[in-house]
Amino acid sequence: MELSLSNSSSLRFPQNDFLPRHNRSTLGPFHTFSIKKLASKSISICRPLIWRRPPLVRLNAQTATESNASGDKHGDDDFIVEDVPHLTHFLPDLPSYTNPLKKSQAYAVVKKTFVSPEDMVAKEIIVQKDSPRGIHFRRAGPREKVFFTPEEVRACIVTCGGLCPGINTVIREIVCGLKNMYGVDDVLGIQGGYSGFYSKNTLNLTTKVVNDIHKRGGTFLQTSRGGHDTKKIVDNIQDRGINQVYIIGGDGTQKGAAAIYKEVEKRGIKVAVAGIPKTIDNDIAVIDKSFGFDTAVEEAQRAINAAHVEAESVQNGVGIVKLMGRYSGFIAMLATLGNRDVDCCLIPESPFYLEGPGGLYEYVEQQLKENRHVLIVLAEGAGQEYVAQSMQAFQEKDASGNRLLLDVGLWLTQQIKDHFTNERKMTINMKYIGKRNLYTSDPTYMIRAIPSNASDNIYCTLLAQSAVHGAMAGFTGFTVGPVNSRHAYIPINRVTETTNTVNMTGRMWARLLASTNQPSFVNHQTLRERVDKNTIDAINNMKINST
Ligand SMILES: Nc1ncnc2c1ncn2[C@@H]1O[C@H](COP(=O)(O)OP(=O)(O)O)[C@@H](O)[C@H]1O
Ligand SMILES: O=P(O)(O)OC[C@H]1O[C@](O)(COP(=O)(O)O)[C@@H](O)[C@@H]1O
Ligand SMILES: [Mg+2]
Repeated sequence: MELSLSNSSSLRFPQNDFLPRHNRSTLGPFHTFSIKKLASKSISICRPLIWRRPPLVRLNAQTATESNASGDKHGDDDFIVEDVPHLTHFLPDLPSYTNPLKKSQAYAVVKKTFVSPEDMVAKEIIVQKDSPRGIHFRRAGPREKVFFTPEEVRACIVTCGGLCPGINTVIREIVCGLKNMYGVDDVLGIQGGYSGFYSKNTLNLTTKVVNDIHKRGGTFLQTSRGGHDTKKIVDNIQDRGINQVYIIGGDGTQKGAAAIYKEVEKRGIKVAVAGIPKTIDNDIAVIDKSFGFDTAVEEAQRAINAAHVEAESVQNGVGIVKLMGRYSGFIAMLATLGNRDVDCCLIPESPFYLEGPGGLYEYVEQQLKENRHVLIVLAEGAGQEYVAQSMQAFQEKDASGNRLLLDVGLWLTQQIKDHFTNERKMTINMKYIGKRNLYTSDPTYMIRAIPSNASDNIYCTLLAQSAVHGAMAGFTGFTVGPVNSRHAYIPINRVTETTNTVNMTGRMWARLLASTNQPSFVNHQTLRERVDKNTIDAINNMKINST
């Protein structure tokens, strides 16, 4: 069975698997291949992809199953699989076992308990008749063979980065999934994020301990930023005899997970590393949506409704609500779309300007004249370049290296007040919800510190169970998540190499503009180009600083 690699230059071909360990490059854990004709069908899953040399790849007879069959079936050479690593890539002699789910009562009724090795999830589902088959990921779910016995598993769970509704549900469901589906008893909680591996004691997580944690917001294990020291973490994993690591966190955390996976592979130890993407900003690439996002959008309604009531109850009321969204304005956009009282939504991806025709002042004045109030929703990362210009910007960073944002809400309230009071000689009533002080609630935190709603709980359960199935099946260096609504195993690097942002030329943003009737801020061509450039520079700068 010879596979021919795709010629696409955008795809990377790791050569690690056919080189002796000491020669292995640090190319990412991508295993990207496209499938031509494959002869044999008598292959079992979860064996290493053996890379000869680009452009030719030979799959080990047992390996290729999951991808092979697709090739057989379709005979296409444009069917690209971006595969995740497997423990047998660097431990070829690992024994496998029958999946205990075969005897599970719960699954006895299921027609097809195990995910077929042929099952792939398409990255793009909108296709044209003649378009290439494109990129695919392995479908997540239980495999017929597992590479751990229940007794040998010592798993651990760690949570890193900012909070998000649903983290506790994911923790709970990993513990319960390991126990109830695979009979695993030994699960450790690493406390306080990555640094907890080497600076804190662990917690024993039993189904009893985690039983009701999903009712609470936050993370039962606590979290932190910074403190990622790959060597110390992997030393600790080895010292504690941990062989499955479940890492819940955002883009920064997933980069850390990729580093841990690489180090584990370098040391050749039997440790499966599984990432569960967490982000309130929905800024993680490839996956449809991050868990807790819907809960946050729902909670944002409370803040927006409060600002609306305040603004419409006074003369010339200007309600401003600041929501989370460092580089991506998804929360602000969807909270706005879901609300319908919002007159204007400002997000990091969309440059705006204040003065002149088509500017924000003109629009606010028009709204005040027509409705006697105006409601603005603002993502915290919006207009950072303006704020930086008008105040002495000092580049503070958090412990993970993320640049701390300037308070665009405070800045905007001040600008609007000054403009209407001094230039337009109008009295306005400003109601800003988003200030961080002891006396006002900050919706930025309010929307992420709550427990997840029912549908997010279901989503969290699927994520946790998919991660457990993947690790038990010996996959490693993967992130799990829904792609076009089917859960898939995605190479970690795939989700960290880009950031998911609102597409300014996409239909969703157009829907928002159509719904609010706000200016698109694109009329002033020259100004727009300048602002565009500033925004891109500012965002790039923030991204560079945060890596
Ligand atoms: N490039 C990186 N390599 C390794 N670890 C990283 C990297 N970026 C961030 N981390 C670690 O990941 C953790 C969380 O990162 P952070 O950016 O704060 O949150 P999030 O994961 O939610 O984006 C921190 O402990 C940080 O040290
Ligand atoms: O928790 P902190 O340190 O106050 O950080 C706030 C930041 O965390 C976020 O909520 C989410 O960021 P992460 O996904 O990196 O954790 C951002 O929207 C916000 O800017
Ligand atoms: Mg982040």
